[in-house]
Amino acid sequence: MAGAAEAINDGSGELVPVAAFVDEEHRTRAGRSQVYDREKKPIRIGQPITFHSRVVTVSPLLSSHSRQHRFTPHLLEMVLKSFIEVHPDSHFPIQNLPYGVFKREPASDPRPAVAIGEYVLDLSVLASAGLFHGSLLRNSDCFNQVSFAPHFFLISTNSWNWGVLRGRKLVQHCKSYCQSQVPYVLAAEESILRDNASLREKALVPMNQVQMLLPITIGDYSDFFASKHHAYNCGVMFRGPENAINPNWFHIPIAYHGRASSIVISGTDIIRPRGQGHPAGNSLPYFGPSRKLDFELEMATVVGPGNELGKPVDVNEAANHIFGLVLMNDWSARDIQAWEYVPLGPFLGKSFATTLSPWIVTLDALEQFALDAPQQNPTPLPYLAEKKSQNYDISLQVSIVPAGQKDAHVLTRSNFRHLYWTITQQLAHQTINGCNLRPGDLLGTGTISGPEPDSYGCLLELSWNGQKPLSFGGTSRTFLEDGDEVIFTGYCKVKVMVIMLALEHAPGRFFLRYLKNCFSFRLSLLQIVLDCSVKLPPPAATVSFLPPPPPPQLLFIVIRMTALSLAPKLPESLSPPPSPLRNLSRLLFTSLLIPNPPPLLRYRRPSDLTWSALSSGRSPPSIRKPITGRNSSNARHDLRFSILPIAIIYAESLQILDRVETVDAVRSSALEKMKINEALMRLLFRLDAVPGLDPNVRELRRDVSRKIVGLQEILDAVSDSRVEQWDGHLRDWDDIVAGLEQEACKDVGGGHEMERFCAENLGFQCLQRFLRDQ
Ligand SMILES: O=C(O)/C=C/C(=O)CC(=O)CC(=O)O
Ligand SMILES: [Ca+2]
Ligand SMILES: [Mg+2]
Repeated sequence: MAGAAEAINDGSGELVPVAAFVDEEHRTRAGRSQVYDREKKPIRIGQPITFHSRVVTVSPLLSSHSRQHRFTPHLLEMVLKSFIEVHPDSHFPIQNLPYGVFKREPASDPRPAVAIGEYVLDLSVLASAGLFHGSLLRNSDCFNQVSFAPHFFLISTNSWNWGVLRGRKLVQHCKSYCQSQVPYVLAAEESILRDNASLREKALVPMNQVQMLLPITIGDYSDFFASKHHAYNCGVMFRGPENAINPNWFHIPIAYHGRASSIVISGTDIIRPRGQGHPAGNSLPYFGPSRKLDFELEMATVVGPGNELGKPVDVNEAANHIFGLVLMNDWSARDIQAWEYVPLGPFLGKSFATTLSPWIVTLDALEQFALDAPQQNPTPLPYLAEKKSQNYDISLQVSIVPAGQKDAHVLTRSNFRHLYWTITQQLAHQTINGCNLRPGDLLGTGTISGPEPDSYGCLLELSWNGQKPLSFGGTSRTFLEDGDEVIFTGYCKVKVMVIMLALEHAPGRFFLRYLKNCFSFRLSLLQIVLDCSVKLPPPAATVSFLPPPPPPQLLFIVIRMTALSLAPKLPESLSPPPSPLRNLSRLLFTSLLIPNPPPLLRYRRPSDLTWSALSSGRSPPSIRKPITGRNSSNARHDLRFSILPIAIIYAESLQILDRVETVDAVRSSALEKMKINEALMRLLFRLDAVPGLDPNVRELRRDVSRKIVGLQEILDAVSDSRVEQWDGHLRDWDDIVAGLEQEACKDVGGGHEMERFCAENLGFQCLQRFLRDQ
């Protein structure tokens, strides 16, 4: 500390050199109560030291007179050393002792722990050895619990006067026993664990020999949407730059309720979800494994003490309800999400999995990396207006090890500081309606994207919804592929320089003065790593009986028909009308559900099949009757190459005119009518191309073709009615369709039975409903 001698004396008083810390940006930081002499020996508060032949007492005034500097106890810990060898690049130096839950063996009980270097420190062993003091922890079995929820959060209700010690004070109290005593037992100077070989062996377990588990029991999980850059980018993609961010976004921390049951710990394989995606053109929706599997770079708040139902948390008190932060990947299937999310928000596109990092980093540990949150404009409503609005300087990055490769490639670098809505605003907003949060609840931040294209937090943005593939390591990606491994890393790094500060002793006052850098060293802090991988889903059991490969549309039919087959039996008098279309589906269903398809089932006229036959659960005789002279392999061939394509075409035709909106659009737009007409024509062409060697297949093809032609006529009828006038007034649509009913039914192809039924019972509108119901 040679620099100490070069203390600057500005002439206004005596200077006393002590130690403090600054980071790379030269913001001065110092310990609240700990100071050091020239030989780097700690000086206790109140201890007299000699400087320039004068005796000066280091007093607590040191902190109160230096408000322009940031004082946190954790900075002091930077100079703490542990007797455990910790590599300089370790994620877990003694300054960052995050909380996790581990298992020694697959069959052993989970235990709460802190991480130190390459070890986990079993807190239950320290507790059994009597190393935790104080009424709260000494007699508690909280370190034998399987998650931190009871340990840090619920202990209050069991053994502590919740009314006296509330909120953050309680958590701090609990943590102070760990935060102060755990570093203490791990400190180089402390012998209690260092010199007790058998205790050490029991308490310290090599990290590579343990299995990490979810550290908390998560009751509820919500996920916010708090990065402006992410909201803007999604908005531009979905709505264009003019309407990118909805006006409410600037007033409300937007969120959706997530699914807690599928939250998994880092390292758990993710199964690619199946689901529906947007239909292409006029076809059925896509159904199958997601083609747009994505990650979302997020962090999440772990709730500490909850709040009572009906009692919102004040935004300025919200930090008292936060225990710490974890990294979070809100896996997202963009195709499923895009098709389902209007109007109620994300559902199956996100609920299949969410991954957390194993270690909870406390807010206290992060405090030294706090910085001002972005300016909010417009000013939030009073319940969201914070006295001090802060984020944390946490560097975040996502790497990917592409399937079949070994090396990780960084895809994006972002930072927690980019959040527009702070985690305290998120928590206050979530409770403003009186909703209660419970210990261990999880509040995701939403994807944390930065302003630059290489700081976007998900592939949706990075590849601009698949339009700009990312190239790396000789491969490229728009979305994730099976076998890809995704690694999230979060870290706060500070280049610490110990500088000399002086206590300037002016009459009656002390001041801190910056003197000179004496030496610097690098210290990495709070590195937290999350890694997850995705893999192929196992084949779904429900479709194993289908002839390979099952076309997705067919799967859709099977699922619908399964539901139909489970419908309760209805008395004949209440039963739905006989439906040729439904019977057709039933025929296909019956054929396909049989593991070894029988000889091709005979198909007569749809009207041969009655609802009573269907609802009885037995196949009607006409579809049980095998076609004579054909063997089963021919039948399978027909099934795959003839009946299935016809069924798919038929199913697609049902989608074309099945919505009231479509009918309205046809009525008001000639272009819309043309588009639908073209779609129907395309189906007819496809139908024509289906081989019809078997007379039954030909008959089936003819029936479907009649139905499509019938749809064309309905289309004409719908659009013609737009201009038809009667007595100088536009005729009522209901009258028009009722009038058209009788005519159209004759040509729909349903045969005499359907014609009669429609005429007697339903009226022409039934066709819309009828098609919709199929
Ligand atoms: O802007 C929209 O309409 C929708 C955006 C999203 O749904 C983005 C998203 O996935 C939400 C999230 O970050 O979880
Ligand atoms: Ca999300
Ligand atoms: Mg999720």
